[in-house]
Amino acid sequence: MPPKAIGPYRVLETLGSGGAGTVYRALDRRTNDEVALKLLSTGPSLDDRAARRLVREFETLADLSHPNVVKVFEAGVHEGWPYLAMEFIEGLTLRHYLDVSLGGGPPTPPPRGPLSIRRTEDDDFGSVDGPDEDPYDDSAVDDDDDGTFGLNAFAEEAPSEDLASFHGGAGDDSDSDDVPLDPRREPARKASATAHPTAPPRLADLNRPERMGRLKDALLQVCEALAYIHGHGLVHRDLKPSNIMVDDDRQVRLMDFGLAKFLADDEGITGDGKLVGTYRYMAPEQILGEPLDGRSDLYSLGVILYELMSGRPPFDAKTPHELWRQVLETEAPPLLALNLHGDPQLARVAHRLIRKEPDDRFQTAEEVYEALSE
Ligand SMILES: Nc1ncnc2c1ncn2[C@@H]1O[C@H](COP(=O)(O)OP(=O)(O)OP(=O)(O)O)[C@@H](O)[C@H]1O
Repeated sequence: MPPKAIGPYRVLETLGSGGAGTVYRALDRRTNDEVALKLLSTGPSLDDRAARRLVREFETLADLSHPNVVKVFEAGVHEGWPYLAMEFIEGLTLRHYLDVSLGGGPPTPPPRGPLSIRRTEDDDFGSVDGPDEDPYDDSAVDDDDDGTFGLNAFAEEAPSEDLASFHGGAGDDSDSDDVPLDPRREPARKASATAHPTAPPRLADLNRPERMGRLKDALLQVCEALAYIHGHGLVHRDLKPSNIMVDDDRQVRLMDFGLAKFLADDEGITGDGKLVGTYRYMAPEQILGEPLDGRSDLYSLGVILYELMSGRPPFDAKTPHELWRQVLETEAPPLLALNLHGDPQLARVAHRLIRKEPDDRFQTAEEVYEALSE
C-alpha cells in the first residue's frame, strides 16, 4: 500500500519502483498540480546533515531548465526518507518506446535541425560536479565470503533482456535489466532474470526504418540534454534506457540526473561503498573509480545505442567481476557482425562511444549529435 501523503503531496498511485526507490503519481495539495514523486529507499533514514545536503543539491538541480531534462521541483524528507518532486511525464521509457513489440507506431519524426543548446537565464548555475575523487573501494564491491557477491541485485541485470522482448516473450513491462543505483540495497530477485536468451533477435524488427527513425530522433534529444548538463559542468553518471522517458509528443526527458552523485557521495546513504551507477552502462573509468566527466555519460550513451541496434549489450557476463573485466580489457563484438543490416554510420558512432579511453571517444555531446545527424 502506498502512503497516502508524502510531505505536502497526496499520493494517487504507484508508477513504478527502481533500485533507488519508488515513484508515485501525486498531487501537490498547495497548487493541485500533478507531479511524479520519487521516494528514495536507500539505506537508513537521513541524518540532519544529509537531509540538508539533499535539499541543497536538489535546489541546485531545480535551477536547471531544458526541454529534454526532467524538471525537478523540490526535495524534502518524509519520515526520514528523502523524496524528490518532479515533472510527471506521460510516456514510456526509451526501452519500451523502441520495443519492437510496440508494433508500427507513429510515422518517423522529421529530421532535427542543428543542435541548439538551449541555455536559460539560469545559466550562472554554479555547482560544478567535480571529479569523483573516491578511490575504487574494492571491499565495497568485492565478493562476499561465500563467493556469492554482495551484489544480489546484479542478478536482475539480465545481460540480454532486450532479446526477450524481441522474441515477444515475457511481457515484462519493467526495466529490470538495469542494476539499480545502489545495488547493495536491493533484495535478490529470481535467478531466472539472468538467463541468456538463446535465439537471435529478429533483426528485421530491429532495423525497421520507422524504429530507426525514432531511435535516432530520441538519441539526438538525449544529446541535447547531455550538452546542456555537461555545459553546466555536471555529469549524469547513471544514463540508461530506464532513465530516459519519451512522452506522447516524442519529447525526450533525461531523468534521475544528480541522483547517482548524491548517493555516491553520501556515506550515510551508501554506507559501505561508493560504486553507484548501473554496471552495464558504466564507463571503464567509472568502474575504476577514476574522475568522471561528460565523456563517461557518452560511453553510457554508446552502450545504449549498441544495445538498441543489436538487441544485446556490448559486454555480457554473469558476474560483476566478469563484466568489469570485459569492459576494461576486451573489445565489444562488431555491431554489424551481430546485425548485418544495421545502419553502418550509427554502428560507427556506437563503437566510437564505447572506446575504453575517454580521449578516443567523441569528446562532447555536440560532436555525437553531429555524427548522428550525418
Ligand atoms: N517523472 C516521471 N513521470 C512519470 N513516470 C515516472 C517518472 N519518473 C519515474 N517514472 C516511472 O516510474 C518507474 C520507476 O522509476 P525509477 O526511477 O524508480 O526506476 P528505474 O529508473 O527503473 O530505476 P533506478 O532507480 O535504478 O534508476 C519508471 O520506470 C517510470 O515508468
